[in-house]
Amino acid sequence: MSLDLSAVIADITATMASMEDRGQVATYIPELATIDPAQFGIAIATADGRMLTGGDADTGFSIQSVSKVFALTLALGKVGDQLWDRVGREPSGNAFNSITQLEHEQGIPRNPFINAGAIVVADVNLGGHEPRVAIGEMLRFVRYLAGDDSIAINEAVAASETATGFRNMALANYMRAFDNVRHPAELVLGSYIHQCAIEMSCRQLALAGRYLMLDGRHPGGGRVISPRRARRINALMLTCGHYDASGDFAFRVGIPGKSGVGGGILAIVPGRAAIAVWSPGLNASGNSCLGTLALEELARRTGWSVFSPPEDRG
Ligand SMILES: NC(=O)CC[C@H](N)C(=O)O
Repeated sequence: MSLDLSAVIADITATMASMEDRGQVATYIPELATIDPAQFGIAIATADGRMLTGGDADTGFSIQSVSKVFALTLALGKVGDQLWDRVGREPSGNAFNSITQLEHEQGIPRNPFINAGAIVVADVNLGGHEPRVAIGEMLRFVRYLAGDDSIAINEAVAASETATGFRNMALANYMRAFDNVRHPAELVLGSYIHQCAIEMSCRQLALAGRYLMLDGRHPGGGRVISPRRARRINALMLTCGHYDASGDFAFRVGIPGKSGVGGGILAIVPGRAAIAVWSPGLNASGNSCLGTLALEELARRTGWSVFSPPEDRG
């Protein structure tokens, strides 16, 4: 029997609407604390070109750390595998904003998806330019990926994080002491914070993620990255995309995913689908509570998993 994806989405959206435990919205970025936790959205872009949505799929939210996937893609385009001299590829087992490992590991962050790693990636993407140049490049890149020029930065969120981002400033300065951040910390952070403050809806985020389900191809034609690079980014999303809960996410959901403290998650089923879910309430590890639950249910109902034989995937 063929999979009725619309019915699955409708069921999941209804289940999520009835959930009482929705987690806590992030408060350390004051602007994010104002978001209504009652919201939930889901969008699925399929490899055969369909788009299916449920709930608040067209409401914009702060993509936050989901932007680390796009930033990594850009940085690899600039410096290729040399990036791996400055950033590792191992799960950290620590919180997203942890500083502790840097002291013992010579200022080399464990992976590009924790804050320290993403700050090094932002340093690479800055490439001697003003932050506004790097920010403009990032914005153009996500607009091209999603095919949507209306995607923009939420300046209030950026200002809010700029005013309170002491920890990230500490991470940047600490890595500068190891010469693993090469530009002044304020410039790197200016770029990083604006990249995190990009606002997108689930629909836009799922569209932007299509290149990762298509082995690096842009659905509109041409190539964004090579198949090898797309597979590697997916591998990093699976192993490191949810901070110290990455193992739990892989266990429960079984597909690559990257979360952000805005409550969004981009998840990729290679060859099948790019999925975006959003619900602002977070669990203790800083990942969307309902977003994770919805993806777990979606994977169960569809058979989507990077570990299942292809013939068993709906
Ligand atoms: N986990 C996240 O989404 C963190 C991103 C946020 N901008 C920060 O640096 O704290």
